[in-house]
Amino acid sequence: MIEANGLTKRYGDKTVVDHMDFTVQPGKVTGFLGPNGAGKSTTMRMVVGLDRPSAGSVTVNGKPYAQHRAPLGEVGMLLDAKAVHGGRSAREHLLAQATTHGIGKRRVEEVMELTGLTSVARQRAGRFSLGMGQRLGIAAALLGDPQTLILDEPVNGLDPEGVLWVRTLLRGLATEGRTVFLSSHLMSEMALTADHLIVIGRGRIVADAPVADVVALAGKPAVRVRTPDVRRLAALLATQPGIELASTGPDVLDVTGTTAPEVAALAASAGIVLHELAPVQASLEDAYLQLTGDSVEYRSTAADATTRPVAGAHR
Ligand SMILES: Nc1ncnc2c1ncn2[C@@H]1O[C@H](COP(=O)(O)OP(=O)(O)OP(=O)(O)O)[C@@H](O)[C@H]1O
Repeated sequence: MIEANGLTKRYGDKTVVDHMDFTVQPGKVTGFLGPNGAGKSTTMRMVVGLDRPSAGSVTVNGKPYAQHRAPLGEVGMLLDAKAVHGGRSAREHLLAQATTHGIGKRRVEEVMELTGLTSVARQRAGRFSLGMGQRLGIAAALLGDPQTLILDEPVNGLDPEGVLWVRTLLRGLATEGRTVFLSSHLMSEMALTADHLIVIGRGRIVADAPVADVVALAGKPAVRVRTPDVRRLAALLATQPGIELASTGPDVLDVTGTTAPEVAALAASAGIVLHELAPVQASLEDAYLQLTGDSVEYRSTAADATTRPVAGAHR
């Protein structure tokens, strides 16, 4: 279990982690989501004692990380997959870490088997692809058979097969009762991997809830309407209280604050032909953008271009 209380990190006058309180529970995969620069890596580094909090505290399995006698047996971490000695083979890299921490050679072979590295055990780690490097980092994190795993962007650079492998591995580890805490900016991946989400923006928690609740929290149900008479329908809907409209295509409207039967009835009353009328489930992506909308440090405008408000409609 990981427990943070008032966890804060400042660099100069910039507060990058701002009084965070959270608990990462065992037996679950907890996703740590946030836009670039939100403070995910800084938080994870404080959990494992690589950065010192400016205020507040964080414990892993009941103690600050530094107070654990055999930290590798408590916490496995992957914070920077590139942090390997490039001249060493995969096996040498793992053996060096194992020896330092009193872990036997057999465990090195086990984790290489588990992470699919046995066939490349003699290859120099410096020549590994990003994906192989991630596997090696995960192998190192598993060396001490830890109760808690902390992984910063573990699927970064993996091909689809690798992503599936990580997902299955992490779910299996959580099912064994371990605490699995992973950061990612890949919403779709988190939807499939995590049970629980902690979403942050600008160093603050904006959501801490099961995945389904995060989606429900941010995403209002919407109705998608396709009609050749889009302007007239938009004008008609705009007269209704509580309805919001967005144009997502030349003949498509996304309508929130109403139901499909109500839209159908309104359209029928005005003789407007509909080609499509369907409820739209908010995705985790939508929920995330809505939750972190105000807290993105660097945003491209591409996301805004796909959903334009309709002129004259209520916003
Ligand atoms: N050593 C440092 N000195 C000064 N500022 C730092 C330092 N480390 C991180 N920061 C700043 O802290 C903020 C949070 O960075 P952090 O790497 O924790 O975010 P992140 O959520 O992991 O982002 P990303 O997804 O881009 O990795 C950023 O604005 C970053 O520039």
